[in-house]
Amino acid sequence: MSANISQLDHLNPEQRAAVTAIDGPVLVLAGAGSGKTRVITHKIGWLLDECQVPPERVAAVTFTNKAAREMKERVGKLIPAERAKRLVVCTFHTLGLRILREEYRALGLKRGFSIFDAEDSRNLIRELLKGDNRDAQDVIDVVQWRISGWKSARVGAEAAVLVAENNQELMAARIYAQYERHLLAYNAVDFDDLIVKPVQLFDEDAEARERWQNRFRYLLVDEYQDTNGAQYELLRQLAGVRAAFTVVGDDDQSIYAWRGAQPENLANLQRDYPGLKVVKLEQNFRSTSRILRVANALIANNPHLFDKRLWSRKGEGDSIRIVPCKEGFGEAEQVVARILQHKMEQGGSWSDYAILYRGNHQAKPFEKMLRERNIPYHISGGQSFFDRAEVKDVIAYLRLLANPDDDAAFLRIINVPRREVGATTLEKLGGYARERNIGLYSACLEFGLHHVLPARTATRLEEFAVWMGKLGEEAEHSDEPVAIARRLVEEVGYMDWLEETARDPKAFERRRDNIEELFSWMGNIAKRADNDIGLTGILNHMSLMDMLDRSGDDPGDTVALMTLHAAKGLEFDHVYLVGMEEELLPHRNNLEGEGLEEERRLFYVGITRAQQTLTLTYARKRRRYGEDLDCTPSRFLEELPEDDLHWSGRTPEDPEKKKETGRARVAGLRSLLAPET
Ligand SMILES: Nc1ncnc2c1ncn2[C@@H]1O[C@H](COP(=O)(O)OP(=O)(O)OP(=O)(O)O)[C@@H](O)[C@H]1O
Ligand SMILES: [Mg+2]
Repeated sequence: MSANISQLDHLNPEQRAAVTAIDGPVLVLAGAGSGKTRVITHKIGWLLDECQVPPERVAAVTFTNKAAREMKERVGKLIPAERAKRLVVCTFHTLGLRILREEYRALGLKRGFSIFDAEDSRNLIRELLKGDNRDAQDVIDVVQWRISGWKSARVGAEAAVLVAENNQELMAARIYAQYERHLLAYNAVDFDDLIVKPVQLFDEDAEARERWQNRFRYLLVDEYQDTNGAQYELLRQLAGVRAAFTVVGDDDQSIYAWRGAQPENLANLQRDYPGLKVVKLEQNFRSTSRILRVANALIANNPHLFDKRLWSRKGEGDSIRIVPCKEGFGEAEQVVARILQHKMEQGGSWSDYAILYRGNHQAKPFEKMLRERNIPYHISGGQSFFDRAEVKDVIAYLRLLANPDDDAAFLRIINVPRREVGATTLEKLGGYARERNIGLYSACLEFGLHHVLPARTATRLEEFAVWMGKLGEEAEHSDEPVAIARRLVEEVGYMDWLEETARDPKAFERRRDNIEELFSWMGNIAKRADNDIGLTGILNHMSLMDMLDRSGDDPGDTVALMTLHAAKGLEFDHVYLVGMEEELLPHRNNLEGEGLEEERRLFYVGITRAQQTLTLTYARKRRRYGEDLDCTPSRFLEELPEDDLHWSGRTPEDPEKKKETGRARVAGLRSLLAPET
């Protein structure tokens, strides 16, 4: 079969071994750019073509929805698109949601359950903490992080009380228990639940577990190093005794410890699956030798679970450029000027260039400069479209339509547009609902409310709820969710309200356009879905478009701006890694121990995105908190082999030249890691 032969033709022998091993568990453990993701796409092709596995029986888990889309496209080139469409290629969260959609009843959920995003969870935690008079931002942050950490480690609310190590954790554990009760009452789940609930179900219900084990004959996981405890458990449960799976990962690229990712899961695999076949890939197909040498030298400063050494046949390549800049805007100016010049000299496309940074707040000056020079660009992540107030309002209305128990949605929209429902009314309504153990929306429909609220207010709430109820019923039976959404916005007078409250006509127009865009998003999602997914399906889909890939579809020929986290798995000809300063990279919260190691891995991820050239920039001064603060170049720069670097504007006797000791150490390492080309 020529198709198969050509599939294997574009793989090296190690990749081929990983692709054709289908009888037992396989771990591909390899450095950046060594073709791990390619192993997954080609293996899918192999399973479908050579092994005759029906596409819907193959599940491939990727890290972002964007990666999932790309993978489907790539597989579509290897097998007929019609078959590729039936594959299950998605993130862990979407896979969890798929399971929940069929099994929600067993978990105490009702139809149309809502998915709380991070902000919804935060608001709920804030409310719960108010009772304790402890609703300061940082307390909320800690509690949210703690709860999420417990969930990903599969520690329930009751167990959390037992494992809590100090008063603060004990408080968080108490809030955790209330938080869970509230979610259940709202008929809602949070992001962590999308994984934890299926795991809980499979733990308790062997029949359900077997059903899902039979559903998927083969599982593949990309970026495996970033799975957390609960995700690993889900994989184990789904794989069952057949253990037909392939996971690929790189411990040096583990960058989500703060979200509960456990690179130990790599080692755990070996423990849990003694028959595990481990494949190592050492040839890098992405970058020049210099880029790899620099990456290898950097990461050698971290302790390693497994040793890897990357080499490439892409030639030496240019030196790594280091560009010191006077201050932040100067940095942006330099980077944009260099991109412009480089593109003029070399031709090529805007999409060959990427500007990467540690945090979203760093994007501003680059955006400004790119706009000034008329260079097309797009930003992944950051303040996303779906986080805009007007978009959130309309989505909250739709959520309430689909799930009348969603109190968070109710609270968001009850006064938008103004319905003169004040804090006192809401408190009384809340008290009434709590006593009867019903949601706020349902409480509005109860006659008893007339005894606790002034007649006018009670009637207004009742009318609102009756209207929502009718529309909700229509929505349930409608196959045109977008039309329902349009009607809702119209009948509620939302646009008029926007116009009244907007700062100026321009602001109003922008918001109106955003709502139009939301409608077209909804239309696209419905169109792209395999079957009629209805309003609930669309809402679910939207809530899973996470921070990393909410920017939407194909950005076209544009310069990419994104965080190092969002850049994982991607590649660009020319990478500009900016803000190489202490407190930015490494981040000021991560200057020691394991935190510092994670920052180093993040830098490693950044370096290894580059195919041909890599430019590192830093500013000597930066404006922060309204003041010009002095900055120190990142300590990581000292860990790079001096001979592979080219410092812009540096003369030999430059006082900034790095200390001899640091260089000697790095030179020693370099000779150890010399590429085998
Ligand atoms: N055998 C091969 N021959 C030629 N090119 C290859 C081969 N394998 C992979 N590539 C190419 O090398 C680049 C890196 O591959 P891929 O993205 O699969 O690496 P990866 O290991 O997943 O990287 P990362 O760790 O960054 O996710 C891609 O452009 C890919 O198409
Ligand atoms: Mg990859």
